[in-house]
This record gives sequence, structure tokens and C-alpha cells, in this order.
Amino acid sequence: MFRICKEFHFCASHSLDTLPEGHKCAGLHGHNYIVYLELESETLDDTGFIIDFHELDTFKAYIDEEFDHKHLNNVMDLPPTTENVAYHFYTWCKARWPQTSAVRVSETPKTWAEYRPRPAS
Ligand SMILES: Nc1nc2c(c(=O)[nH]1)N=C([C@H](O)[C@H](O)COP(=O)(O)OP(=O)(O)OP(=O)(O)O)CN2
Ligand SMILES: [Zn+2]
Repeated sequence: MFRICKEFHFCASHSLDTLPEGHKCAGLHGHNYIVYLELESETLDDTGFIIDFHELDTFKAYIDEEFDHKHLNNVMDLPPTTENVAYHFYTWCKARWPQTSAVRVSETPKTWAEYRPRPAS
């Protein structure tokens, strides 16, 4: 199995309104997000690529237009947790690139969340 990954960055604010009052992450705050898009394939094209990294520029454009310097509560239908941001990006990428295997999102240098579907049995 071949696997590739490309990293994307954006800055955004959010408040986790579903957290109990007093939780430090319930109020308005921001993060420097890092998104890791992973794709995998058993085969390569004639160039020797799973996909040209440059084809993923549309994902960068989507992030820049819809997420960068935005308030995520206004952008997403679900609470803007790292888990939900990862799932949102996974579904967006999977619809365009079937080789998409996982999306990992990091809000802080010490934490990340990933959406990776369970392998078909
Ligand atoms: N499972 C999740 N837990 C938390 C999320 C999340 O998206 N998923 N988000 C937050 C906060 O939004 C934010 O990420 C703060 O995280 P935290 O680890 O508290 O960040 P700190 O840098 O302040 O951590 P310290 O351990 O205090 O250095 C919270 N939880
Ligand atoms: Zn946060």
C-alpha cells in the first residue's frame, strides 16, 4: 500500500458551547490549526504518483476561503471540535479524491484528532 500526506494550515476562532460552564474552552478562543490529509492506494499512475500533490490545491483554496480567519461556529453545522473538523474535511476530500484515507487535525502542539473509517471487513 502506498500512502502520502500533505499538510495545510489555517487560523480560526471557536467556542465549544456544549461544554459545561466554567470549562476554559467554552469561551471564545483561537487556534493555529494544522490539517494532515492522507491518501493511499495499492497502485500508482504512470508518473509514479497516487495523486499529484498539486491537485490538492483545491483543498487549500477551500480552507483559505471557508475556514481561514473565520469563526468556526459560523462555518460548521456541528460543534467545532477537532474531531468534527477532521470528519468534515474527510468527507469533503473523500468526495473529490477516493484515495483519501484519513484526515488528522491539530489545534495545539500537543493534541490531534483523526477521522479514519474502519477498514471494510
Ligand atoms: N476531545 C477533545 N477535547 C478537547 C477539544 C477537542 O476538540 N476535542 N478541544 C479543546 C479546546 O478547544 C482546545 O483544543 C484546548 O485544548 P487543551 O488541550 O486544553 O489546550 P492547552 O494548550 O490549553 O492544554 P494544556 O494542557 O493546558 O497545555 C479542549 N478539549
Ligand atoms: Zn479550542
